[in-house]
Amino acid sequence: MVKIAPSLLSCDFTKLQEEVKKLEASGVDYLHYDVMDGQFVPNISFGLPILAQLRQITSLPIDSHLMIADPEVFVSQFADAGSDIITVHLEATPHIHRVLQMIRQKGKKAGVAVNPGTNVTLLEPVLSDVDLVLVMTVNPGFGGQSFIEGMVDKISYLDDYRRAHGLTYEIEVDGGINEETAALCRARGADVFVAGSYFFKHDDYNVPAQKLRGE
Ligand SMILES: O=C(CO)[C@H](O)[C@H](O)COP(=O)(O)O
Ligand SMILES: [Fe+2]
Repeated sequence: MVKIAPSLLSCDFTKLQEEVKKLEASGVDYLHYDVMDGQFVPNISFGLPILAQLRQITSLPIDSHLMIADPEVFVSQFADAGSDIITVHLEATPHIHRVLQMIRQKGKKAGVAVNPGTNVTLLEPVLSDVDLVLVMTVNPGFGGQSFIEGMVDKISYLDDYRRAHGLTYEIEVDGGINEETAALCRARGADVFVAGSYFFKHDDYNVPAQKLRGE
């Protein structure tokens, strides 16, 4: 059974509580929370104070995607503010192993993300230390971009690797996910589907949730 993680970047923030209640009712699995710092990516989104308020209004797992430089400086605060999963970019730090350890020491699930231009085999030294691998299927920084199809080979590599090594990390895809691109990723072994613009263009959130699951 695959998991659905709507990206709050595309929700209506003037009605955040209403949006969260609708998402809960649609049976989604995670709330994907995109943090952008204007340095690692050329955009700024939201950070710790809004995360702490979101934590107060939902018990759904919060999947924080940190698109920030030097995440080691902030992971502890993102854990304390209420994240359940914290994903950091391989490209954002020279200390990826240390950052992943810090996340687990805080009792949170540790995720590692790779940009489209990064070779997925570079993750190999940390694959036994993560709970989730995030394959970016667009260049990070903005919602509403087009899926980069060649990224699906990374999913196959990660699926083969975990089977060969008895690992259980989840494979998450993020960027340009809709019912067609989700089907391509499902066929390669992806487990968690982040969707922003596609998901929130629907009035009834049951519809994208079911379509992304392939139902
Ligand atoms: O990490 C992200 C952007 O960097 C977002 O999660 C992603 O872009 C979701 O938006 P969409 O589904 O519209 O592509
Ligand atoms: Fe994201």
